[in-house]
Amino acid sequence: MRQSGGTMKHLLVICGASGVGKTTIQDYLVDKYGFERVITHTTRPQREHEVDGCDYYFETKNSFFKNNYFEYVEYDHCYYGSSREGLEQAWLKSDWAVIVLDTEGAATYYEKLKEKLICWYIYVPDSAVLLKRLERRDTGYDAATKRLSSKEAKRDMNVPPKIEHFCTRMRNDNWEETEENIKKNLIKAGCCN
Ligand SMILES: Nc1nc2c(ncn2[C@@H]2O[C@H](COP(=O)(O)OP(=O)(O)O)[C@@H](O)[C@H]2O)c(=O)[nH]1
Ligand SMILES: Nc1ncnc2c1ncn2[C@@H]1O[C@H](COP(=O)(O)OP(=O)(O)O)[C@@H](O)[C@H]1O
Repeated sequence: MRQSGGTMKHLLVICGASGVGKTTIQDYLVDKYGFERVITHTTRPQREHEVDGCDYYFETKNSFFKNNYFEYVEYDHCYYGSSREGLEQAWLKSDWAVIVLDTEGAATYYEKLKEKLICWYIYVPDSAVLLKRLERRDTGYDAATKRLSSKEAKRDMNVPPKIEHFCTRMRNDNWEETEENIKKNLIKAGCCN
């Protein structure tokens, strides 16, 4: 893939419901295609496997609002926000940056970045499969169902009309097919041959 050096910068936004595989796909883009991640800020409690400054900048309600945000949202009673500085830092390292956002954030970024933005909406067609994944990740049925019960999580279970015209839908329930689709869509976006 093309590294930083004068070509147009791009931001790939990955959005979709909880547990569809947004973070997994982001990690794959970093490892396999040299994308640079934009790390965002949140007041959500840190999960056991997560590392502060790597998965998120974990904030208190107090510290969260001391940062300067490009955009921020409330999602399931917690705040999430991303800074312009985070994006600029990622673009210093690679022409291709990647960020995981809710669909509201995806719409905001589209308004600001237009042709620099590529947006993938990830989905898993079978909700039972999604629930099973979350049970494994969030340990238990109660935590998993709770994760999917907020109004924002329900909203993001389908492509909201305001992002429909600029996002590419990508199914993620068979990893080999996902790898193929990632490659196909990156070629289409001009990221690799
Ligand atoms: N708008 C916006 N959304 C964010 C940001 N950071 C994370 N998100 C989104 O917030 C939602 C909740 O994220 P997270 O708690 O990690 O939950 P998960 O989707 O269950 O893994 C997801 O849709 C993320 O894509 C941000 O800076 N801005
Ligand atoms: N194609 C796939 N097939 C099976 N499990 C997957 C697939 N993609 C991701 N997962 C698993 O699903 C769970 C949720 O993925 P994650 O990337 O954390 O989702 P999100 O960031 O969208 O909440 C993780 O345990 C991950 O390993």
